[in-house]
Amino acid sequence: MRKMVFVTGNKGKFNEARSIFEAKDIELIQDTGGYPELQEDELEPIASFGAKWAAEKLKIPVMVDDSGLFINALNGFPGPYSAFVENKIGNKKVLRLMEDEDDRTAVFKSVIGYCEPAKEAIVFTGMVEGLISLEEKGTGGFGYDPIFEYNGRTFAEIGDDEKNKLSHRRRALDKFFEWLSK
Ligand SMILES: O=c1nc[nH]c2c1ncn2[C@H]1C[C@H](O)[C@@H](COP(=O)(O)OP(=O)(O)OP(=O)(O)O)O1
Ligand SMILES: [Mg+2]
Repeated sequence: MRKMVFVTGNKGKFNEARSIFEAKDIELIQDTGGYPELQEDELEPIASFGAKWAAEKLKIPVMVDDSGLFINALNGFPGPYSAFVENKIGNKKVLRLMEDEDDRTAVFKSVIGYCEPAKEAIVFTGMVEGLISLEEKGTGGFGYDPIFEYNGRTFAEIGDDEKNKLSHRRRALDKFFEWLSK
C-alpha cells in the first residue's frame, strides 16, 4: 500500500482525508509538526509555502491543507482567519455577526499543497457553496460544520460519508489524485 504524509494539527481534517485516501488504497500518516502559516488573503500561497517548508524540513514528500469558510455578507470573513476565529470566538458569535444578514451564502474552500524535497510545491483547490444556518445543527464533523448548510442540512448533520462525497476537501483531493495518477 502506498503512503502519504499529511502535515496538520487538525484531527477533523486528518480523519476526513484519511478515509478519502483509504478508498484510493493510500495510507495517510499524520505529522503534527506544523509549518509557518503566512499572513495572506488567499489560501493558495499559505498551502504552497507550508508544503515546501515541511518537505524541506522532513526531507520527504508531504501534503498540507489550508482551508477556510468565506462568508459573502461579511466580505469573505473569516476566510484565511478561519482557524483563529474558530478558536477565538466560535460558531455562536459568527452567527451573531450574521443575525441581520439576508445574504447567507458562503463558500468552504480547501487548498491542498503537495511538495517533494528540492521541487516546487503544487496546489489543488476545492470549493463548495452553501448557506450559513440560522442556528447550530448536528453533531458530526468539526469546526464550522454545524453552521454550514448544504441542500438544507448542515455538514454536521449529513455525516462523514456524505460530507466526504462532496466537500471542498474532497474536491481538492480529487484534483490531487488525478495529478498523482498522471
Ligand atoms: O471541512 C471543514 N469543516 C469545518 N470546519 C473546517 C473545515 N475545513 C476547515 N475548517 C475550519 C477549521 C479551521 O478553523 C479553519 C482552517 O484553518 P487551517 O489553518 O487550515 O487549519 P488548522 O489550523 O485547524 O489546522 P492545520 O493548519 O494544522 O492544518 O477552517
Ligand atoms: Mg492552521
